[in-house]
Amino acid sequence: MKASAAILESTEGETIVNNLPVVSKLLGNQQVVPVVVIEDEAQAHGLAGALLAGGVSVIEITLRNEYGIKAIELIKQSYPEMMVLAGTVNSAAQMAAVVKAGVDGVISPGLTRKLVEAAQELGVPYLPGVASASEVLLAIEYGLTECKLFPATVVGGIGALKAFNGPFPKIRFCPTGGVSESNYREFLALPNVMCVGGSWLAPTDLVRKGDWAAITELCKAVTA
Ligand SMILES: O=C(O)C(=O)C[C@H](O)[C@H](O)COP(=O)(O)O
Repeated sequence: MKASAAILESTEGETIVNNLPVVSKLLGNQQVVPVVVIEDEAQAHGLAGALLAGGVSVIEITLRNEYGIKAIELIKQSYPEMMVLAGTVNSAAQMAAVVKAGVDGVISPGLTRKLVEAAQELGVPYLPGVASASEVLLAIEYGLTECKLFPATVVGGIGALKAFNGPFPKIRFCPTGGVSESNYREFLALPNVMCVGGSWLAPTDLVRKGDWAAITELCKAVTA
């Protein structure tokens, strides 16, 4: 944990230390994070297998449905090579639950004081969503160096990220929301983008149909 501590200097010259391991360290060289909704055990196994077969070993399992936490537990236990992130974590209680389920890192669509403080208390790598300069400043006040930009294409996309790089050169982003097969390379080419997230690698219709071969092909297109 110590090695990955992020140290930032605020505008007053005070040093802020955040001892949380950063999410980018968990990703290794994975730059595309599939955002998924899993509804049952069969989908959990099928999807994990399909992603791994396509060279993708990270997954953001959203808590958009009841099964989310069970899916996290199951994939953590059955696929140790998979880096499992919890998404749509919207409360401190949900954060505690996903940590108990064994998750490697936590992502939320927005940033609140309660959420950052919960992550710091639990010692879990945390990627909060931001959509404005004020929210980036709040992240900096907590010593964070990495944020999700959400909903990325709605809040300015490439232009917003270029603009943020002026005042916030030490902050790295994971744009998510509107990122797709057709634009993800443009996002990844920006110096302050560490990874992108999106649902296009595992669309709900393919997951429901159990078309694992099609999902593997979508993954291969980004890992090739
Ligand atoms: O559920 C969450 O916690 C979210 O933050 C939302 C997702 O990250 C985006 O909805 C993915 O966006 P698309 O790739 O455009 O489908």
